[in-house]
Amino acid sequence: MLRFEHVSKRYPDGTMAVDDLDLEVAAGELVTLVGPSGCGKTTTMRMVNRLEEPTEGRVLLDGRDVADQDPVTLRRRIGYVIQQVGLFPHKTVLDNTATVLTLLGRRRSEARRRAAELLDLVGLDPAVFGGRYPDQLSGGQRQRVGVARALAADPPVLLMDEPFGAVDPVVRERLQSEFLRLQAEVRKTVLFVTHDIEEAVRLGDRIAVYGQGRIEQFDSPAAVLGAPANDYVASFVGSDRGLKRLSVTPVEKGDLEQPPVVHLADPMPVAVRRMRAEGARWAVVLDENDLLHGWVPIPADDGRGGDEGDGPVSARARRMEAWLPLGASLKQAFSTMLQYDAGWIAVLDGDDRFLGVLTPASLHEALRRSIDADAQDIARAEVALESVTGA
Ligand SMILES: Nc1ncnc2c1ncn2[C@@H]1O[C@H](COP(=O)(O)OP(=O)(O)OP(=O)(O)O)[C@@H](O)[C@H]1O
Repeated sequence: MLRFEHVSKRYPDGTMAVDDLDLEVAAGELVTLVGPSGCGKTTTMRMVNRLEEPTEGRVLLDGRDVADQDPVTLRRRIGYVIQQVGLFPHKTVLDNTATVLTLLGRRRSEARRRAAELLDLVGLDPAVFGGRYPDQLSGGQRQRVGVARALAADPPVLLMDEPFGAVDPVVRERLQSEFLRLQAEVRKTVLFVTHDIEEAVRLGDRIAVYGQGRIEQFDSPAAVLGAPANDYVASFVGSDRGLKRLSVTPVEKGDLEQPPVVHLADPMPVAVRRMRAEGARWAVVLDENDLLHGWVPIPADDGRGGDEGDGPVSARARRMEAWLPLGASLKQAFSTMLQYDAGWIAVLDGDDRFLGVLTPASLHEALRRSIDADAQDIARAEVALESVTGA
């Protein structure tokens, strides 16, 4: 889709901004370019829409050298979002968003209708924000308008240069989540520049880690964090990369623990026998449709054989709201556990069927397994862990 072939850029003053770059971005892929200030990220991006010309090599879009294409036509196929957003101050939000469409020759009424849809898509109610002017928006809202405007012409390619750089960390995280949701829907081919490794890891299907004008590693977020190609990448991703890794490692079936499972209608003595047989102190409780209801603790042993009652499990079951879909990240698992102050959380499949549970111990094990799997280049389920506790 987008390909850099031995691309170099030397500015007239002799600065070598990009040095022999080879990079390929597949259709629908989001590649983040990350690296310290001045390493050539922006220059790389600006060679795609011909705001800069390479001094060597070629940039190909759908197999065609962009140098052979008329810059204006080319830029209509490429959305461009920058940190300063660059909205027209004297135009309303709706008109700002519709600008490209009217330039493309759409009728004004149609352009405005589409602009309203786009604002909705980026989470801005057009009825509330459409009539405002840019200086009547927060920084995060302006950024969203910038994204809506870049999507207006429905370009196959989006270039995003630190689009969330100017907002505070909380807003930034929200914009990132919204952008991921949006990207899952629109599936653009995206080059995304950031100097924040966390952002790169969170958003990128693949990450290009830049050194001075060159790519030091181009790989999946998990691989960059788990197996940095060299000391430079290792120090750039930081010593807490185990933590960062939490956000890119999905929960897999093999990570789950299997506590005893009982149903609401089961008699308590049956449930207690099952828990004792498995040496468990609690069991997961499912309802008549096999959906998660909650859990039931083993009754305290009063020394006279225990008081488990004769009633059904439903009389003693407690609700449990903390659950996650399979494939959610370990970070989400951890944060759900903290949010509910829960010692375990349930993991459900796409039809809300119960698959197993994660505990702090199994979460830790999943993380270690994923690091070892990358180091040994094998699947996570194949990793044999030496237990730290010896248990
Ligand atoms: N027009 C120019 N003339 C000369 N040198 C330039 C020009 N534009 C950029 N440079 C230099 O090229 C190098 C790469 O700049 P570039 O803007 O691509 O880096 P960057 O990685 O995007 O940095 P930042 O994160 O700070 O935006 C830097 O040393 C910069 O000073």
